[in-house]
Amino acid sequence: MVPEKLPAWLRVYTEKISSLGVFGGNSANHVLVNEYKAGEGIMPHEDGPLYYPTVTTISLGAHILLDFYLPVDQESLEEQHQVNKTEEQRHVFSLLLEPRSLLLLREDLYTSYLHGIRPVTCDALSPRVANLEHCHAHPDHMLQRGTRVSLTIRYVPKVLKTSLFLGKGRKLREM
Ligand SMILES: O=C(O)CCC(=O)C(=O)O
Ligand SMILES: [Fe+2]
Repeated sequence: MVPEKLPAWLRVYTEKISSLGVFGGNSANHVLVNEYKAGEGIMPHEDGPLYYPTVTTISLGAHILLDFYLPVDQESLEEQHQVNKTEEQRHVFSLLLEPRSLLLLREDLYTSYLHGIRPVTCDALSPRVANLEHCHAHPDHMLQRGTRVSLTIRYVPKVLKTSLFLGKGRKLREM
């Protein structure tokens, strides 16, 4: 990763989150801005070793359900007779990410589960939403999705010491 100064408006948030000590005393140096329109999602995945052990996400605009899944290989080790489970069968629980909320993804959530967002326009809440008691939504609610912007804020320990320029006037950019 090539380091570049974060814009001032983002530094407000990266510094605030870093001051909580969630990056082990380091300051966040990587921000991914994603926009999801209603009906858009992201496939179940793990964030991998680059950002280990902590990923933080600010949700803005609209809510979303972040779904957690058992990875296929772990499941097949535990239950060798059921190697062909569907994604739905591997779904373990979800978290309701409300607008203006901060998610800290670490420990088991980082290492033992995949996370993803279903590409739907409406979320039915259920007891599988593990943080409902801390949210404003009622368990029986159907929540219509709107446009959500997420700021995924992380600390990447390994960055290049110098900036890299690609051709005339074109700079490889990481926020
Ligand atoms: O937008 C989100 O809340 C999740 C994004 C995500 O999982 C990722 O970029 O790795
Ligand atoms: Fe992710």
